[in-house]
Amino acid sequence: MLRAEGVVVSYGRQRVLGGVGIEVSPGQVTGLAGPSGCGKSTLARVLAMLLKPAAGRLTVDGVDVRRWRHRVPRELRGQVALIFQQPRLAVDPRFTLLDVIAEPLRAAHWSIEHARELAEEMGLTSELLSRRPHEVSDGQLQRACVARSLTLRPRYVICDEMTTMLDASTQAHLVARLEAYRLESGAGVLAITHDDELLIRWTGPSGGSIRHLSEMAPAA
Ligand SMILES: Nc1ncnc2c1ncn2[C@@H]1O[C@H](COP(=O)(O)OP(=O)(O)OP(=O)(O)O)[C@@H](O)[C@H]1O
Repeated sequence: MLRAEGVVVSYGRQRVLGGVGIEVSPGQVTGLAGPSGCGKSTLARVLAMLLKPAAGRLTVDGVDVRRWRHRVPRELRGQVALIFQQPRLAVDPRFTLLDVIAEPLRAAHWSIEHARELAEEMGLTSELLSRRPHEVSDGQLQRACVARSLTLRPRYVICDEMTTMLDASTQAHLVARLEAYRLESGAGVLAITHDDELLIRWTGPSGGSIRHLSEMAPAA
């Protein structure tokens, strides 16, 4: 279980999260909805251990992240993958698509062969893999980002508006790929989107629930 409790985050004087909690169960798709600006992406960054909350507790399969004050170990961070809304902001523009996908493998000293397999599953040809981000479409780049997020076989995958601004067929393909990964690995998925229909379709088959951030503890 990926569990956050009593999470408080402020940006300067603006309190964005005022003591909220959420649970993502292995093998299930949990949905997270809420109006623009209510703090969904902020909560996603806390869950992915990229942002330290002012207060609150985060546990990954029972391991309390507060054990590490300054730097969360790479192995633990690798348990939770975060796929961002805007792939162009999430990648190094100097990298080829193969480098983008292989980056976590190289950092972990794993063979990069797995990157090519994941790319193939995402429908990325070897010709596309040699291109840089400015030479591919948003959909092709997001496919590479989804492949990258799965390289280290995370226990949890957080999709933050992953398919916003992509066409319906790319959206369907990305969701189907993540569903295949969930079913094969037993990973838990947190789906964040404004698209209520997509949330219902995505969470339904796994029996997962949909949480509304605006209905959780109000920000002070
Ligand atoms: N790094 C930051 N510095 C200052 N304010 C920020 C920062 N990141 C987010 N905010 C503010 O915090 C609030 C919550 O932002 P967040 O992106 O978490 O909301 P959201 O629910 O994901 O929004 P959306 O649905 O539009 O993506 C917003 O008012 C935003 O302007």
